[in-house]
Amino acid sequence: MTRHILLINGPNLNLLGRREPHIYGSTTLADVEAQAHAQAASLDISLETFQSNHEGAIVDRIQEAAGWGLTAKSLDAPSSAESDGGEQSKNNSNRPDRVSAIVINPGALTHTSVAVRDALLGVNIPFVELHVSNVYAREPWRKHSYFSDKAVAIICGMGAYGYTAAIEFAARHMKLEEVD
Ligand SMILES: O=C1C[C@@](O)(C(=O)O)C[C@@H](O)[C@@H]1O
Repeated sequence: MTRHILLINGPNLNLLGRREPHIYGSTTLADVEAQAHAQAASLDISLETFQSNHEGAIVDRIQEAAGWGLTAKSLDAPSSAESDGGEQSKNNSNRPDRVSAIVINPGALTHTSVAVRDALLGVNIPFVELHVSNVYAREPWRKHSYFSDKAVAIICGMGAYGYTAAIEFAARHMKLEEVD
């Protein structure tokens, strides 16, 4: 039995390390994800990472994390195995049916996205909200989050170390469903 954690990064976090380094530091997303995979292995959990600049893609990925996510379109279309020679199903073959916890840095969607909030609530998977910067020490509108009142924990202002702290917390302190 394994516990599965999904790490999601929202818009512009693909630019970590290059983007406003005085705010977000010099660690790249590739560094963050490599470190997260090494950490997960040492904690004996499985970890998947996902980054998108698109709100709808993040909603889709959260639905998939619950083993759902069939859209009206995909119900009509031939199965991915038929339509893409099995490529999609091959890529997904190591995916658990259900993720036990989500660590999410929603980026700017923190302050705008009812859709991502609703997706997280809809799948009922516990999540940790994470921000690299201290959003409370920045523009006043960054203080409002569509996620904080539903998050199990919130981490902000720890820089890239926040990802390590969030995964550690999720793995050791959240009661994670074991799935296989
Ligand atoms: O894109 C981001 C990154 C951020 O989530 C952070 O990690 O500090 C903070 C958000 O306000 C901002 O829009």
